[in-house]
Amino acid sequence: MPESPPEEEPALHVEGLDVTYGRSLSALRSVSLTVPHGGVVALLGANGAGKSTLLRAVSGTLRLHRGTVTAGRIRYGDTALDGQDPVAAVRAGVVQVPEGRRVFAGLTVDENLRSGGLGLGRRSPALIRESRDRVFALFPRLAERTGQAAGLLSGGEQQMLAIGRALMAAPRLLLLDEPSLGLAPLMVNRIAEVVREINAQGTAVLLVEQNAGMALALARYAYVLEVGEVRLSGPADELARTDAVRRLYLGEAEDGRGAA
Ligand SMILES: Nc1ncnc2c1ncn2[C@@H]1O[C@H](COP(=O)(O)OP(=O)(O)OP(=O)(O)O)[C@@H](O)[C@H]1O
Repeated sequence: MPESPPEEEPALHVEGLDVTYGRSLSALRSVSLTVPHGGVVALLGANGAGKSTLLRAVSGTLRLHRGTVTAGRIRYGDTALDGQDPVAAVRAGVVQVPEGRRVFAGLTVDENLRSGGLGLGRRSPALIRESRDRVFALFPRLAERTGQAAGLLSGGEQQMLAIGRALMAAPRLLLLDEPSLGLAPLMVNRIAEVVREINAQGTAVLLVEQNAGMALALARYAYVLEVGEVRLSGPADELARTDAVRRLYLGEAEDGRGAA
């Protein structure tokens, strides 16, 4: 199976990445991954496989979790993101939506959205308005609730707000960590539509999901992490047909039937 998507000029290049937490917990070993310009790439794996760790390394937030890149390189276009600086990543166009819909519960929807553009330094009010209009077009429910405290929104609305806040920084690559986690099926479908729309507007997406069916339907290319290493990679439709992925991640029995 090829190591990287055989597509356009790659935008994100992770090569031979090793990450440890604290003094010795090895979370990633020799991980290489590519996300092409404007592509959607899925990253699958069980709990603890290292998916969030990879996103944190790319977005420069690893240090906040006491993690360290001990080997390897991360490049986004011509920018090296090895320095683990979240502001540098945002300036380069790479923004992460962390797992768990971390919105500022005491701030309003509008204040949460405004906080999303802060890493970009002084932006013109017109640019902020433009970004906000784009977020409201994507999430009309947020437009109806601009003055409401984020903590009072439903889980799905909070996830929309977390994604909307990231979009305020006008990312070229969005790192999405388990956006469907804990949401009702209707809302999961809405999140899938939103990922499609964001991508159609030209933003590449690296999508971490436990919902492998959703992720493989959205992505053109996918990687499977197992205990800190890339175990499988390939075009999403091909991976979805492999026995291991069907059994372990799509909940199908050995004979191809869906799990009870
Ligand atoms: N802040 C941390 N300090 C120490 N160890 C950590 C920390 N964060 C993650 N780990 C460990 O690193 C490994 C990879 O965790 P990570 O959260 O990246 O996995 P994951 O695939 O995202 O899983 P999940 O779906 O449960 O979030 C696990 O062994 C985890 O216990």
